[in-house]
Amino acid sequence: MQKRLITEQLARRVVRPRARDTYKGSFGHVLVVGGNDQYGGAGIMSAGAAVHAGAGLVTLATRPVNFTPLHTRYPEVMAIDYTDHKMLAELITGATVVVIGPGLGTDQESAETLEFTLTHVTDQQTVVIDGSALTLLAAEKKIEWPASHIILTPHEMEFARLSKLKIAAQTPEAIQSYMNTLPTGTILVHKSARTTLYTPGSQDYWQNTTGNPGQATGGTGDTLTGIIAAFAAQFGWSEEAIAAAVFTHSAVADQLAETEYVTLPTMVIDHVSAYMRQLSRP
Ligand SMILES: NC(=O)C1=CN([C@@H]2O[C@H](COP(=O)(O)OP(=O)(O)OC[C@H]3O[C@@H](n4cnc5c(N)ncnc54)[C@H](O)[C@@H]3O)[C@@H](O)[C@H]2O)[C@@H](O)CC1
Ligand SMILES: Nc1ncnc2c1ncn2[C@@H]1O[C@H](COP(=O)(O)OP(=O)(O)O)[C@@H](O)[C@H]1O
Ligand SMILES: [Mg+2]
Repeated sequence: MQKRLITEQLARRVVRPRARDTYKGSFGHVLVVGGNDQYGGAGIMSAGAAVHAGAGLVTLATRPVNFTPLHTRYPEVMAIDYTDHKMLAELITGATVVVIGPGLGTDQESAETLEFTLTHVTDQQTVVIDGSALTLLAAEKKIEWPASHIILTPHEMEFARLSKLKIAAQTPEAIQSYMNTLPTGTILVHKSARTTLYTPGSQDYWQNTTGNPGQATGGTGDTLTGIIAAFAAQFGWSEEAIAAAVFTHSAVADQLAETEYVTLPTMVIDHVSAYMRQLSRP
């Protein structure tokens, strides 16, 4: 396996200045499905990150208990109840990118929401599968993978559940062998202290060059899903766009780490737009 590095130069190729003749519809609609009663913050951080990283429209499908905190923190985000399947189906149809899993939980209602979402997305859409959704997919054999562009964002334990590879056995070669069993339109973001990206059938993998231990705090991965979704919604589904999102998320944290001991997910959300502005400058 050949290792390639995800650099600022790559991120600059993706994050270009916005064209003047545009409107919110030009930058995609991100739908985040997540946040149960226990993990509402995960859905809120994912949706908030998508707004701050430039998605044109963002909706959070969540439990109603999360509506008020969501709107207090991020009034730009629209909200629906994910148990209302009529509304959920409509929102899925209109979405450019669907994120499923941050804070979704793993009970019966979570599994039904996951199955409903994955059966309603089309092959034109991008689906980011994270957190609880990965744990459910690993456990519930009857849930089928959608025929969409798929981005999987497991941490090492979630990847172990999915691939049955113990953490110590997750070498680039072993991860690639697992990836070769997945459909072609899949990108794996294997998260750890040094996050790496894989695609089926590839001879090389990408390693991120940003990131620091200040990011080791709950919600950092939830936030990453929103940034990835916003990049896919604005810049299109490509390995380069997803790599740029992974780079940007941790580059913002690295800048914050110059003065902060922990780089909280909400701090990263607050600073991601300014960092993207820097990237887009000639
Ligand atoms: N504020 C919130 O609402 C939060 C909600 N969260 C949600 O909580 C649900 C459960 O996710 P968790 O990841 O906490 O729980 P999991 O049980 O899925 O994974 C955590 C376990 O994995 C192990 N592990 C091994 N290597 C790891 C690595 N590199 N990174 C992370 N863990 C590793 C940990 O020791 C721990 O035992 C998800 O839906 C997630 O989105 C979490 O993101 C925490 C914050
Ligand atoms: N020591 C570290 N160095 C760099 N990045 C880290 C470190 N610890 C965690 N991260 C990053 O934080 C994120 C953690 O994701 P995850 O475990 O899914 O968080 P959560 O589910 O709590 O939001 C990943 O992007 C991972 O790369
Ligand atoms: Mg996570």
